[in-house]
Amino acid sequence: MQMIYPVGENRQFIFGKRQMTELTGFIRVNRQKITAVFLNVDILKINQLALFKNTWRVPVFDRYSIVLQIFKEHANTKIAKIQVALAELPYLSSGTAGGGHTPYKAQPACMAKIATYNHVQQIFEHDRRERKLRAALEKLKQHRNLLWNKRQRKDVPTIAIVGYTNSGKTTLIKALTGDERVEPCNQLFATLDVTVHAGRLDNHMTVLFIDTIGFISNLPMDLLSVFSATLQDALLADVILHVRDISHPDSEAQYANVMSTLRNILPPEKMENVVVVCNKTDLIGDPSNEKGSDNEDMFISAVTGLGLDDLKNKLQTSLLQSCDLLEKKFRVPFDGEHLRYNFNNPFNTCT
Ligand SMILES: Nc1nc2c(ncn2[C@@H]2O[C@H](COP(=O)(O)OP(=O)(O)OP(=O)(O)O)[C@@H](O)[C@H]2O)c(=O)[nH]1
Ligand SMILES: [Mg+2]
Repeated sequence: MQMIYPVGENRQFIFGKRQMTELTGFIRVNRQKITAVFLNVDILKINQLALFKNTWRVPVFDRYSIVLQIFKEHANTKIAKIQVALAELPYLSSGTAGGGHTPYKAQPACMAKIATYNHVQQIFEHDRRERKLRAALEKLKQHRNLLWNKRQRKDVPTIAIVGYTNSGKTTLIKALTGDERVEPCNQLFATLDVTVHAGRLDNHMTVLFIDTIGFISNLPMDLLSVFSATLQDALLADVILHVRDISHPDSEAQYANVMSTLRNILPPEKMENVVVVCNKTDLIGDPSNEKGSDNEDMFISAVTGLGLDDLKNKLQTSLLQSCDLLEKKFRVPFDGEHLRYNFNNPFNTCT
């Protein structure tokens, strides 16, 4: 796969004349091997896309359409599907969705009126669809809030696992909970929805781990709002565990990206509940040499289990703090009445 870095997204057709001729020649010569072209720009304008497709005769993708496609393939629940459909709307109404083929032709004057009429109709249809989708989304969110309130009344502490895509969030949840349904995957955006998994810490406290969609830098604005909306519920959690892939060459930049997105979504007081952990330590040498990590950082491997006990202790302490809970230890003699004390029903001691 060859990456094409356009010279300027705002130029009318991105490439200069000479560059365009060279590229077209290259694509024609390698027609057998080139099945699609990816241009590393946020979103192509309709006339740019039409020109490239008509000249190169292959599907052309921009960053928006690629990420949208990944989101589409992974969205499983109703909320995720609606959010993806909302993100797709501006793209559909510009007629450029999915790298599809929109012929670029100069219109005869007599067609202009029909085109304008069709365009107005498209806008109405677009608005109607958007209203419908937003109403459905609101309804589902209210339902989800109800579930949240129910959960909060039950006082089960929650930990949201966030981090850059592929950093090992899902693998860590599997290691901490032993939940067999969890399936980590070596691909970007393997998890595209919020899922909840029960686990137990060493002090026997039951906690809920919330798996979330991975962060990615340079996400186009429309997709960023879809992404933030997906995360917002999860970030109501008592503790937010930020999982870093310390073995990744861009680990530092990924860390900065996640932290700045969190600062945008979270109220400042919630940032105090963020715990950072460096994962995939098994893939590097001495972790303390890693750039961007400081002495406070915890180093773990979700695959080998290294450092997981320390992490559990840290989570325990953070949860007690953020939930305002107190941990008390009692010495209970084996042969006394106390052993029969029923904590669920303290007034009936003899069960
Ligand atoms: N060597 C090593 N590999 C790991 C570790 N943790 C996760 N992986 C691998 O990294 C890949 C991605 O893991 P996931 O748990 O799916 O990552 P994720 O952060 O949930 O990814 P998204 O859901 O796509 O955001 C998988 O192939 C895991 O096996 C680790 O500690 N060490
Ligand atoms: Mg995942």
